[in-house]
Amino acid sequence: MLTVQEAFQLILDTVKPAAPVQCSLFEATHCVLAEGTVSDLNVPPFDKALMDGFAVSSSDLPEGKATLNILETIFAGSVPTHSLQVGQTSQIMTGAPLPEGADAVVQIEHCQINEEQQTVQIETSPVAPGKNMLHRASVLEIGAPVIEAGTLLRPQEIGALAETGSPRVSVRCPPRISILATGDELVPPEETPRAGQIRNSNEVMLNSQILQSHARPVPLGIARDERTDLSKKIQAGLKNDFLLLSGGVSAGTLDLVPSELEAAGVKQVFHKVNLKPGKPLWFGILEREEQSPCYIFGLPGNPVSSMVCFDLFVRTAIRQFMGFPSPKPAPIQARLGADFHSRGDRPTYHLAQVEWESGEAVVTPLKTMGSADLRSTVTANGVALFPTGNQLYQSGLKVDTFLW
Ligand SMILES: Nc1nc2c(c(=O)[nH]1)N[C@H]1C(S)=C(S)[C@@H](COP(=O)(O)OP(=O)(O)OC[C@H]3O[C@@H](n4cnc5c(N)ncnc54)[C@H](O)[C@@H]3O)O[C@H]1N2
Ligand code: MOO
Repeated sequence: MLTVQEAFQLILDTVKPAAPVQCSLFEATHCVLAEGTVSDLNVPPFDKALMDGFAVSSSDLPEGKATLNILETIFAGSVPTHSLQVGQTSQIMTGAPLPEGADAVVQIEHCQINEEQQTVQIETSPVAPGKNMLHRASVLEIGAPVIEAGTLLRPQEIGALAETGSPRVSVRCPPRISILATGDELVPPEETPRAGQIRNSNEVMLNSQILQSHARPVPLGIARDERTDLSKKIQAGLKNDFLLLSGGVSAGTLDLVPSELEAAGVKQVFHKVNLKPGKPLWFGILEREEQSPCYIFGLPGNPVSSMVCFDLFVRTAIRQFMGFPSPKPAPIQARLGADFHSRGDRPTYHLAQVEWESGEAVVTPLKTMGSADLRSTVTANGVALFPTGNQLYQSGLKVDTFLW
């Protein structure tokens, strides 16, 4: 059976990063930048006032006190028309360019204006050069890199791109992902299950995980364990960039997902990975003539298995598609907070709670009834990895932990 690392490698070898598209900054949120940008101007473009008040030469106020002659008022968006000589000042608004000869701004709160004489009396603490102002190009010089390729665009990157002259950007957008739950036992969450039935929790949970990964879910409801219904819904699901199926991938007589996917032309890349939970995971690719390929995951139906497999493998595929430089999940080393006995017949990703103590991650594996126990995930904020075997791990030991 494949190891988890081999499965990661097959996913990275199979999923091609999406073709970059040009879009406006209004459309680029949660896309990944495909080409790095540089600034087309200095930031700030001029020596800039950071307070409303008076632009002064600090040498005119050795003790923070002086009466100065007012030359003009400079508003944000205008330019000064006079440079300051000894004993002179100009009133200035936040965001306006400082006049030549000024090297500081005194806040209006420390100034008394005499309108008749066009003077201002300043009484403040000693004024150091640079007070309440930002020097031209002190944040960024023209031509300097702003955002690197491979960066996820969040509100702050979007703002920085606008400021530095990149109103349109080249990006890779998140995939559209079909979700298809399978199983005769499933009823929608708003129904009360009858004998033998359970609620379809995986569909909404996958929808939520997709949104959390910044991708776009397309829920398709429930397919019954019957070839006609399943193949019709698989066809609909294969129209998007990814298709996630839940359930029907192990060894039961009604586990029809792998054979129906292959009947639809999907090529299997792997089936079964040596991990717990999630062993029956299925992954394949559909090459399409006039479109980029569709990537298909058959996730195990047990809710915890589905959740863990999404987090490890589907998220990696999404990140590869979007052009992240490091798509695989990176574990942290966390200290085991208490002794823990692991009994896995496979490498086990055990639900865990991670807390921070003086900057150090401390991990506590949680009590769980296994991969059907969805309730136990509610207090988890990650999984801790334990190798195959029946072994006691002592408190204090460092273990690989994946944060959610
Ligand atoms: N003989 C074998 N049996 C099983 C094996 C095996 O290797 N040999 N693997 C086991 C493992 S491990 C897992 S995990 C499960 C996965 O099974 P399937 O992916 O085929 O899923 P189902 O059998 O359809 O369902 C399993 C379980 O999950 C519940 N389920 C299914 N869909 C949903 C949903 N949308 N929402 C909530 N719960 C769902 C379903 O009712 C079952 O209880 O197979 C083992 N068996
Ligand atoms: O591996 Mo299954 O995913 O144990 O429940």
